[in-house]
Amino acid sequence: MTWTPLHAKIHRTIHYRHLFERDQRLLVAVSGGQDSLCLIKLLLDLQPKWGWNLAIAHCDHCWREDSQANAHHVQNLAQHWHIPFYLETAHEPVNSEATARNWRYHALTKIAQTHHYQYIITGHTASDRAETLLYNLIRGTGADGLQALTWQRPLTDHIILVRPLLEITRSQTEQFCQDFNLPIWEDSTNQNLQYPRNRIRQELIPYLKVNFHPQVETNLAQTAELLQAEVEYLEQTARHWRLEASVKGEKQDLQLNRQILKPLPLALQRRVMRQVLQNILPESPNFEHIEKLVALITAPNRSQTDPFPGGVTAIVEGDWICIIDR
Ligand SMILES: Nc1ncnc2c1ncn2[C@@H]1O[C@H](COP(=O)(O)OP(=O)(O)OP(=O)(O)O)[C@@H](O)[C@H]1O
Repeated sequence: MTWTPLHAKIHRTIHYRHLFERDQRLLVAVSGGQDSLCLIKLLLDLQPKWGWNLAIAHCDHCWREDSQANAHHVQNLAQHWHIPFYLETAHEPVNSEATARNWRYHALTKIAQTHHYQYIITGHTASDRAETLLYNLIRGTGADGLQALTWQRPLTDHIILVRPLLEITRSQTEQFCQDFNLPIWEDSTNQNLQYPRNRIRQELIPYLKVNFHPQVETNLAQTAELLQAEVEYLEQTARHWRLEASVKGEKQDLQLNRQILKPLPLALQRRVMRQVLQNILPESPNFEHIEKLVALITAPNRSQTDPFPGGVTAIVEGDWICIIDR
């Protein structure tokens, strides 16, 4: 086996970031594109050192005419490498990017649960990270959206999504596939400029590279990396203060102590309130929901919010904000 600088880099990344340990069962999500082919090849080559048990999962969204042929292509590769192959096929064609993604994570989780894999590994790269950062920036977001793809993300209590290629760019995965003669399956929908993601990839990033900075992808991915550590720190600190400030009132309603929350910086007040709402509301809280609750920290006694989704309301009673979940 040829040991390239990319092999060394991934080996180090997995080791120093504790992405997964030795002898684990790893389910690798392979679309057949250059990134996931590069990923599976690297993991196969590192397998003897780490003693992993590798398998390939593929999801057939049934949204392209060639999707079945794509699935066969990936299945043949798994056979060639003598590793298990698991396929999930959508019952109805999945026709938008967001639905495809949701269905895919659901399908991958199902495979992992059925076959006892704790880790699902995807081939997201630094280029994906840069594109996600730009995409979220354009739509408006805080540091959480700009951290754009984390190294690890829990999908259930027992299953973790891991993305080991976040420091490798798409041109590196392409070169790697060429060097090792890996048969890439070209996804025709990647060329479709109707999707904003594809326009960022095909038009915006090349423009920024030529006119602003040739390493723009790496630079943006580094920004995401810095923000990820900061978000993690802020979330932990907010969790600490949320627990400090909370007590369960009568009827199990939640009460928050305003004296504890008042001295905190606004960034933490917002995060505390977001965590509170995340635990209570049936949907993700938006900016406006969070601001309404933050305002109660300094509002006069008996101030009250309009109902949040699901009929939840909050009212000030002296030192306390009482969250009433009807
Ligand atoms: N059809 C598929 N079957 C299995 N895995 C897939 C499939 N499509 C994508 N993946 C996995 O997801 C990774 C990212 O793919 P891609 O960038 O096309 O998806 P995305 O929709 O941008 O994903 P995300 O929303 O998670 O960023 C791939 O490297 C691969 O590991």
